[in-house]
Amino acid sequence: MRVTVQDMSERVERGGEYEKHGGFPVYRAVEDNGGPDFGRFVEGMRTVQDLAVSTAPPPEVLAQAAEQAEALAALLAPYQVPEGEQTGGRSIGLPGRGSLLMLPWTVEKFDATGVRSTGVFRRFHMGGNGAAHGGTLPLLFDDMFGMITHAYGRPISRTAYLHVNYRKITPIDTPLVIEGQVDRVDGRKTFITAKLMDSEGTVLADGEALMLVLLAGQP
Ligand SMILES: CCCCC/C=C\C/C=C\C/C=C\C/C=C\CCCC(=O)SCCNC(=O)CCNC(=O)[C@H](O)C(C)(C)COP(=O)(O)OP(=O)(O)OC[C@H]1O[C@@H](n2cnc3c(N)ncnc32)[C@H](O)[C@@H]1OP(=O)(O)O
Repeated sequence: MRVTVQDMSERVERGGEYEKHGGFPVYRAVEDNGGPDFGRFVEGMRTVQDLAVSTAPPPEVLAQAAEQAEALAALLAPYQVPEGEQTGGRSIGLPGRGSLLMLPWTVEKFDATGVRSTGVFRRFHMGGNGAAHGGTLPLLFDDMFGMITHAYGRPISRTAYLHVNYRKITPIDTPLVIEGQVDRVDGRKTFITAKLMDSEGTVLADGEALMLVLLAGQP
């Protein structure tokens, strides 16, 4: 089942309580996932990232690529906005919410019983010998833990610790799934676990985290 914009943004705005937790701005989802060309733009950028780490162009091609990269940066530079107003990261119907930092995964389940997301690690995420870079897994888990916290209805929280067990090699360009849920709540503390699996259900990595609800004024 595909998660709607309303599902996620209602959690953030629930009861207005979120305004009071920490110094965090309230993030609102972008209604239309940034419009018809935003998803296309982000996917194009990801493909460029994949190619930037997997090609060895001759000097004349590199000179053209550098010029085009500089031209693209100059095109976008006048449109910088403060945190919370940018399109990327708030387009929750897009893979990775349209953020180039996040893994481009798609949330399929988002409720109090847990969150499930599917996707692939791309060439851009490769560490060595066809395996995802070890640092990209905690990124995926941390984002999951954040979403699980929200889906459970907990106020804005930060990761106090995050532990990942690498059980098997995580291959790139292979459809995978990550699932997790809140295991236990103790005051400000939310304990969460999640598992990254292949299409046959083999666990490639599992993780656990402590998320702490921010106190008023905490950054
Ligand atoms: C963008 C969306 C647009 C709209 C779409 C809508 C919805 C989107 C939905 C979801 C959004 C999705 C994802 C969100 C994504 C990601 C979330 C990621 C979150 C992060 O990625 S955030 C960055 C990394 N994170 C930090 O940058 C934290 C730095 N840090 C601190 O800010 C402090 O450290 C803090 C505040 C954590 C705690 O500080 P503090 O002073 O308030 O609390 P204190 O230390 O007193 O601890 C209280 C009790 O926790 C115990 N405790 C503490 N730490 C522990 C540890 N490590 N291990 C074991 N126990 C621990 C103590 O022992 C004590 O326990 P006790 O009470 O029993 O004595």
